Amino acid sequence: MIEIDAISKAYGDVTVVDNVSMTIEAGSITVIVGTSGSGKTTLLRMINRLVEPTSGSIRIDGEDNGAIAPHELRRRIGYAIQGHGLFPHRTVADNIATVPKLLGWPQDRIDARVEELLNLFQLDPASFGPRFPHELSGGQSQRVGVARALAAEPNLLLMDEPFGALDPVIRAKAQDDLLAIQKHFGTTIILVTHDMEEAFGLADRIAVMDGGRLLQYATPSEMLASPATDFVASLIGTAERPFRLLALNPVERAVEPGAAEGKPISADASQRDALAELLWSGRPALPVTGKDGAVAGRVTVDGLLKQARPA
Ligand SMILES: Nc1ncnc2c1ncn2[C@@H]1O[C@H](COP(=O)(O)OP(=O)(O)OP(=O)(O)O)[C@@H](O)[C@H]1O
Repeated sequence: MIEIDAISKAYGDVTVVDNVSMTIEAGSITVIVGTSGSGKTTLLRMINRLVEPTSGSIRIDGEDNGAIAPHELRRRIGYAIQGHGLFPHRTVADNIATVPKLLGWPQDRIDARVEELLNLFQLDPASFGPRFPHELSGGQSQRVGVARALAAEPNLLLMDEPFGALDPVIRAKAQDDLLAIQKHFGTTIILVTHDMEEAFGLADRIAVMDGGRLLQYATPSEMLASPATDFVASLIGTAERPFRLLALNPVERAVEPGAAEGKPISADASQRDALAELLWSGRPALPVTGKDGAVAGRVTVDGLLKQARPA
């Protein structure tokens, strides 16, 4: 658990993070959004002490981070940034091995970990391990950057616009990878982004910053139902609200009894995908299949319209 308590940062007379308090549950994904210059990166960097706060404190699993040496914190906490920051003269394998080596892991454990991560990110270890960063595509470098941040099995991963430079297809894939990894390792992730779609797609809780202040810290559905200020509402995008709500919930929650014609949709799919399919195919209802593949009922346009409103 990360407890941020009344943290502030000032440069001269300018306060860029202003009295922010928030508690981040272990094993959750928190996404920080806000306008440019609102203090998101500064807040993130105070957690691993790349920036020292002017006042306030941060506790990581009960331990004040001010009492932990910065180099020690950076070994414990994964950090992935836009542009990935790979060491150009080290191979992919050596880049990923950076922190485990600093921690003095035995070589066979390091090799096994590098191979595990490359496989996890769908980069063939034999082909990619020996390459240098300039021999990778942008998307591959990005994945290596995240793999490196995860190498020493950190409980906490800080990510600053990690997918900012990726094209939409690779970005969606990278987001899926991240969710899979988070599930696999139970990592606590704090991620900064400008992309609200990404925020709603990944977050257990979203933190909205403006002018150094934390305007709202809530689950995506709470934020959609009751944005704290007009600024939060405009950031979410008024016209996007029903679609974001549908995207948050699985078809499973909108299943009705009865039959329907044509290709079924999985109960795990999002309600937004179901609505898109209904609109696109001009059908009034889709059959829904459960985990066992058997038809569990149907989902209808009318049923989904009811779901696209706050409870
Ligand atoms: N070392 C520094 N000295 C002076 N001002 C700084 C310093 N670092 C950041 N700032 C200022 O602090 C404010 C917040 O910066 P920060 O990088 O945290 O914002 P951000 O929300 O991450 O912005 P962006 O979305 O553009 O990346 C900005 O106005 C920035 O100019």
